[in-house]
Amino acid sequence: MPQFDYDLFVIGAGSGGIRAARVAAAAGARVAVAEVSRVGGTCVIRGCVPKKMFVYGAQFAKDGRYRERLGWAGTEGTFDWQVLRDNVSAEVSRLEGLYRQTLFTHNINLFRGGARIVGPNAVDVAGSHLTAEKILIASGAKPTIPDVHGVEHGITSNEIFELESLPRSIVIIGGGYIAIEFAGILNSLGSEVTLLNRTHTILRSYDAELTAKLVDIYRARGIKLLFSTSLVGAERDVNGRIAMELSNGDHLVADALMFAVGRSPNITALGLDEVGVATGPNDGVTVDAENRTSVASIFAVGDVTDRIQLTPVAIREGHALADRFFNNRPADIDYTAVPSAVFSDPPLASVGLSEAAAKAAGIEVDIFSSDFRPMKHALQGSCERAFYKMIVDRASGAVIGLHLLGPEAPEILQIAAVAMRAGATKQHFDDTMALHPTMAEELVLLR
Ligand SMILES: Cc1cc2nc3c(=O)[nH]c(=O)nc-3n(C[C@H](O)[C@H](O)[C@H](O)COP(=O)(O)OP(=O)(O)OC[C@H]3O[C@@H](n4cnc5c(N)ncnc54)[C@H](O)[C@@H]3O)c2cc1C
Ligand SMILES: NC(=O)c1ccc[n+]([C@@H]2O[C@H](COP(=O)([O-])OP(=O)(O)OC[C@H]3O[C@@H](n4cnc5c(N)ncnc54)[C@H](O)[C@@H]3O)[C@@H](O)[C@H]2O)c1
Repeated sequence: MPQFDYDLFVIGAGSGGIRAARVAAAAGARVAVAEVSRVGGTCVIRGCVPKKMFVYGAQFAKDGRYRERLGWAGTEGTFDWQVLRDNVSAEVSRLEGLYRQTLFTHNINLFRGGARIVGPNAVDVAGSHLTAEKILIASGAKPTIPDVHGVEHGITSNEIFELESLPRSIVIIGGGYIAIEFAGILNSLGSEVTLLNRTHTILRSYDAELTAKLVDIYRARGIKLLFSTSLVGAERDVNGRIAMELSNGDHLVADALMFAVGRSPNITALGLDEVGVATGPNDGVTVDAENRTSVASIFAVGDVTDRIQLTPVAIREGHALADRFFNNRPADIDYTAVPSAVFSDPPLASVGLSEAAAKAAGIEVDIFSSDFRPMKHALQGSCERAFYKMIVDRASGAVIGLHLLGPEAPEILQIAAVAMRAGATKQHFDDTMALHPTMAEELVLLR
């Protein structure tokens, strides 16, 4: 008789949890998963996937504004938010079904409900007491809500995909990924967008030259960006709109208010204190290189560890954990040069060091850049420009940073990141024949 009900009990059927469960089960482990909400987690249900689909909707709206340049006079059409919302929602449900199917075909038991850890090898969920040799916390993160009066009038990225109509006007609090992505989407779809950030810039971890250009593009498109300003409080006015007071004494009125000020780990109901699982700043579960917590039989992956909150990172961690313990295949995860992108309009994509980070690290660098108008924009009559920047280690010639702002930047960067990881030098880029006419060819033509 096995000592425990399961070899692995996973808390959270999101990106990291599902991957760990599937790989462990495929290796023959007896696996169970608890999920309090929908199977798929943040990325599939209320994050990357629906967001990217709204980006496609917004892109169509924006391109449509140039239709007369392409010979399509007199075919304006009107936008119906509910049609886009419902089509996105149907696609999300289809994907959720596929994830549920994956659990089923791998004989993974799914428990619906919030799990609580009640011992080093024991979990309570939906009235069941279950034991497992290993417990994996993959419970993700939730939107942080600032401590100001009237927060109940605001929404977060969790609710934006469910709105009944496109807000005519919206104030977005924050200057990170979510704020910038939704400012672009909602502006293209026709909302009047005001973005409020308490610092003097946006997207702190990205190269400042590119974020400054994105700010200029957003302003030229009519998005209002207010910096070094925060929200003091909000209330509903007699017309049902939201009246807001700002730290600089100004007042704003809008139809919607959205908070996008970061995400904090989902640990509230997990019982971590009782069982002795240590957490760090912002409630992130502390783990070692094997993703083991301070309790030897309990592990954590993904956003709940509050390190790099990206889906591919959560998936890689979940996969590595299952490989290590159930396939006897230990593999370390390299967290350097993780590619990332902001699906703003235009998108921003980056890998490696920014110019400021390279200089702060004392590396002598050569900087190459290209500021160009994409051919598509020239045809459309748009003056929006793209900007690519390469950071090169002067001593070795190695490319140590790539930063792209422009259409399709994330698609181009994913492949360029492979070259960078393989140790490509600037000379390798120079020696590669251009593929014309593309935007990506700018990367091999930087001089
Ligand atoms: C709007 C938005 C857009 C994003 N866009 C991108 C993007 O473009 N690219 C990218 O790489 N990343 C993006 N992210 C981040 C990405 O979604 C997360 O990094 C990723 O989902 C983390 O995976 P995870 O497995 O750690 O947690 P999650 O996917 O969040 O899964 C955690 C699961 O645990 C469940 N859970 C929590 N507590 C319990 C409990 N006690 N018992 C049972 N179940 C529980 C939750 O319901 C959830 O389903 C985005 C996030 C948001 C919010
Ligand atoms: N494209 C992507 O990969 C993508 C997209 C969305 C989200 N994500 C992930 O989700 C995480 C959360 O996204 P996010 O945009 O909420 O957070 P973020 O960490 O990207 O940005 C938070 C922003 O809120 C501001 N802020 C923090 N506290 C504030 C307060 N009290 N008042 C006003 N402003 C405040 C910060 O200055 C910062 O600009 C991201 O860090 C990212 O890892 C990734």
